[in-house]
Amino acid sequence: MFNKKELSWILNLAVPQRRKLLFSCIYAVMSALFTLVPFVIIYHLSIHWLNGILDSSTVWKLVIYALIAVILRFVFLGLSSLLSHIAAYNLLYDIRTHLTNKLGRLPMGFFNQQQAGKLKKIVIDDVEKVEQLIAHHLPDFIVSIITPICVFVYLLTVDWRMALITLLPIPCAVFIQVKRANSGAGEDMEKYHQHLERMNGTMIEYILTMPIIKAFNLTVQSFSSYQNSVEDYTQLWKRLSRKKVPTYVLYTAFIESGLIFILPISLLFFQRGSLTIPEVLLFLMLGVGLTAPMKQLSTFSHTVQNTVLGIKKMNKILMAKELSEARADVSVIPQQYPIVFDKVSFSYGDRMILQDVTMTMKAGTVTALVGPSGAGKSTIAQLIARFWEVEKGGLFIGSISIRDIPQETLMNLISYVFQDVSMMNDTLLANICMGNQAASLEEIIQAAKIAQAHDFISALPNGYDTKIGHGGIHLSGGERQRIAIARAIVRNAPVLILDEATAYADSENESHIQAGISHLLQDKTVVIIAHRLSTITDVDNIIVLDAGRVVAQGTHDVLLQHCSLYQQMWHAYMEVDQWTLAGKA
Ligand SMILES: Nc1ncnc2c1ncn2[C@@H]1O[C@H](COP(=O)(O)OP(=O)(O)OP(=O)(O)O)[C@@H](O)[C@H]1O
Repeated sequence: MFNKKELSWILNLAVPQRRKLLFSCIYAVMSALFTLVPFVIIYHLSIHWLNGILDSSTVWKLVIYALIAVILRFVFLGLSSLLSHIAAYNLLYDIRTHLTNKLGRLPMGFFNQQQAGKLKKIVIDDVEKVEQLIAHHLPDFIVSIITPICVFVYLLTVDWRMALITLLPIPCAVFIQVKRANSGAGEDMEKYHQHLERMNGTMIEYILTMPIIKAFNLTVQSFSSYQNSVEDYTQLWKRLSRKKVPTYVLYTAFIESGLIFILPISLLFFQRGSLTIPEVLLFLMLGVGLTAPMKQLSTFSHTVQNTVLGIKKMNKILMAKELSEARADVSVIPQQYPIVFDKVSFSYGDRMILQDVTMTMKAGTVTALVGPSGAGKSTIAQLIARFWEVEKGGLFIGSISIRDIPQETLMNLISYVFQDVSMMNDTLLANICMGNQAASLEEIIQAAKIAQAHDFISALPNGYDTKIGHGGIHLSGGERQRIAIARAIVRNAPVLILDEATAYADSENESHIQAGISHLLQDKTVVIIAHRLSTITDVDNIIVLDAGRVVAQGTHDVLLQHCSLYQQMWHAYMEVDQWTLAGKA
């Protein structure tokens, strides 16, 4: 189960915490030993009493010792817990930083293959388990080993025969524990994780599709994958409970069976005169509880198994293939920005999407990508931003392969406006200047005016300082898009990709936005994806795609004459447009 290579990264991260963890364990042991002191004091009190030499000063002295021991027990417990928690949270911070940095370097393809729920479970829940292990179970584990050893050694000095008898429950308990471990505990744990991940994933999907469920009045039952995953998870737990509870009860019974051996045998020794009453008392107090910490060992082994499975999953994220970094010796920054696709092929998994796509989007011009739904337009736009790695062929910006452009430089070259815009939970101002922190307020307002966002922002009580997202206002789809366009204008990158960027805008707003941004487009390489063909009739070049292939390119007029697919699309669009206008009228 423990693969040192797989776990080496987390062991390395734990190294800076080792002093804190060491002292946490030492303090935990001290605390446990001070717990025993009152029992030893009772033992000595009873010896004094039996021997008739118990005076009040001795009683007071021993009571004060017991009190000090109790106080010290809690002081050391507190120190141990404080250090283990600091160490655990430092480690958690490092793990999360590692994981989030890594996630940021992974291609979109990685997220495509993972369910959101699965990733959430790893990054939130599995990481949290490390805290449980380090902050709670590790000190408890050390205590549950060291304390019984110390008690046993002490009991040996009192009566070695009885000390050995206190150990009698151990072989039985170990036997049961080994049987439990050999009955597929590892596989059970793995199944438990798989079911939990599936349930998390379907639950998130269920929540995300809630608007559709409500709109179509679908009931919970209709969301069968969620329901099935909950059902499977429940069934698994029922099965595991039936399998595990009996052996767990047996194991606990054996561990706590010390009294069954100690009581009769100590009384027998007492009858024979080889054990005194204080000694009988001592063995009943300390001997009976000697094996109880073994219960902690069982919990610890379960927690370790559980945590290691989580760490292995984190390891998979850390080992996932990143976008290759530009080689230092060839990494270059383009000076001009034409975009060239040279026989590019690309697939999502085994589904081929683009085949031998060759085209040029000239610098300082606007290129529109059109084609039926699913033709691969957005995929092309995303390949330019290197959200995915091109599999075959070459993709160049300014004659430089995008693989040779450092990732950060590439991102600085491109402004991307998506159809569905993500917003940070921050002010509108922060959201607009996200890609260019150095922008002045005037520039931001100017960009918002061009994007037709200034009016609705100014109408808000807090204007540009209005918070959006959790605890802030909610923006409509169109408003979000206008913020995203303002963001792209402020960023002022040489390559601008507009993927259905005005899809939510009404025609009036759309023409204002287009007019506004058109004068900003000079000297930029602009790629537009738009379903409303009327918005792209004036662009320099229109590339028509069908089923992942380029079928034609040219201006609107040329394509209307020579490209049958474009003609069909244009007529279909005009029909719908006329129909809409007629409907409106
Ligand atoms: N992340 C993804 N994972 C798997 N398949 C995808 C992914 N994104 C898109 N596809 C598939 O790839 C094909 C091309 O999608 P793409 O979004 O590029 O087409 P499009 O021409 O932009 O379509 P639309 O006009 O409907 O937006 C579609 O069949 C789509 O289902």
